[in-house]
Amino acid sequence: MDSSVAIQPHIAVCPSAGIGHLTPFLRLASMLSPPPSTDNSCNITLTLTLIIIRPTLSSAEENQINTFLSTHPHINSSHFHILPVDNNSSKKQDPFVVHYDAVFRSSYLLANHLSTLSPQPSVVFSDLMLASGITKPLADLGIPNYTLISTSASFFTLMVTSASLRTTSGDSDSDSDGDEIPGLGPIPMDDIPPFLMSEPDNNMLTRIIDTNCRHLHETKGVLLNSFDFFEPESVSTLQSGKLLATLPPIFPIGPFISVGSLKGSNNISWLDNQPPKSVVFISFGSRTAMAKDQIRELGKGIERSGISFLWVIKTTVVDKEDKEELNDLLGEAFFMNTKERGLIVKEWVNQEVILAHSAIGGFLSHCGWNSVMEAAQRGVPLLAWPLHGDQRVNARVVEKAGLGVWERSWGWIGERLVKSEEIALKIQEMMTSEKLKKSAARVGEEATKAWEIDGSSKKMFGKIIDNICQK
Ligand SMILES: O=c1ccn([C@@H]2O[C@H](COP(=O)(O)OP(=O)(O)O[C@H]3O[C@H](CO)[C@@H](O)[C@H](O)[C@H]3O)[C@@H](O)[C@H]2O)c(=O)[nH]1
Repeated sequence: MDSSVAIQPHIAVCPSAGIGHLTPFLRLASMLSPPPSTDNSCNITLTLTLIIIRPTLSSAEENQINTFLSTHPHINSSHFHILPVDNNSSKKQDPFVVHYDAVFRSSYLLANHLSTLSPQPSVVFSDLMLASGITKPLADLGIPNYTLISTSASFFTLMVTSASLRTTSGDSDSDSDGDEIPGLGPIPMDDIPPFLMSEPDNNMLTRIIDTNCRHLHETKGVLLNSFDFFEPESVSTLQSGKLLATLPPIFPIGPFISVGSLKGSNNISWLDNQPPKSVVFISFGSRTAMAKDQIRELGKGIERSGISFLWVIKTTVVDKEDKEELNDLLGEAFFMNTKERGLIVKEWVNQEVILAHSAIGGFLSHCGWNSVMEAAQRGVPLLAWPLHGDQRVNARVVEKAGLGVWERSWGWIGERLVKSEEIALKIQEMMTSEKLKKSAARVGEEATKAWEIDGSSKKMFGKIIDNICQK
């Protein structure tokens, strides 16, 4: 056989549940197998199959998958049906966590599903939630598997060290201001989501994270949606092996490149008529629900700030349940007083397109990691108001990198009612601080550089492509 004839790699990309985990996988799929008209860094034809987890939980996921497949007709799809959710826990728990649990429990079936694809995949990129079920069976089949982490390098650091952290936090010499964690520095206990300090037997999410992290040494590498400039200490500590000698190679390849044409109302025509950098964009991700009294207080805060705004309101955790009328929620006076300078939407918007618009001058965000990376990519200053999970750790990253400001005294969303006066002041600070504008713009420039020739993420991505093409 002519050894110069390259075999055609078949890549399988396996997300887990929820938009926060689906989004980076759609981007990765598009980066690995761009539409035929664009540059393919592999220089050989790749086949790519997107594994679609069925059922999806939110309409947003369904819509994003359908739009993605229709705009990437060269990408195949294969449906993987997960085991039923645990009805005993579904009443007490966050519906997304219950869904993650079903994905996690089904993961041992996925390796078999992948092996029946024709041709059999030559490489797999999968979510952390699937690691325990697929890494070993795939290794036995000789199929390399890369694990994609959808959160920050910093929160990933915390996830892989949380087991030892739980042990030391009970020690008498443990520091109440926070234990020193390699790559993170001293981290106050308040910034660590409580579930991570719970025993795995008592907490579904901790159990899922713990079990999967224990299988990471079986993967070929860990992909991070981050870049060297943004999280220098966490990235270099993870790569050095000093944190955990058993970790596989770490590939920071962020910010992930946009897939372009995803679904969403853009409200661009309204933005087009606003002066440059005059509008604050307010959105708390795909699943966040703020209590109604806090939504009203936020409304008053925006009104008081005098700043123009584009605000995406979600009143329920899962979008299918969102039936709230905005007039009932905010009152007619709010709409009367702000109609010249604000727009509120309830439907899904194309956030990336909005963040890229010249009228946007700041972003009030819960610090979901995709949102943070999208703001970093475009150098948009951010005001952090974390809700749960990784978001306080992400807010620390945002603050440290100079992308944004974070008012710690606000706590987690819902911890206390943050008053309109406080909100107005902080929005004004974000929108007017020249220092912040400069440092956020620098982050944007560095994000661009990371993907230029010889940029840190471009080089790392090149290594992955080389590995795929050599396989
Ligand atoms: O109307 C909307 C709402 C959201 N988005 C997009 O949806 C994604 C939302 O992701 P993210 O910002 O990460 O927020 P969550 O949906 O809350 O993400 C979950 O998953 C993330 C990745 O693991 C975690 O960092 C978060 O804490 C967790 O809540 C982003 O790409 C947004 O651009 C839109 O395009 N339009």
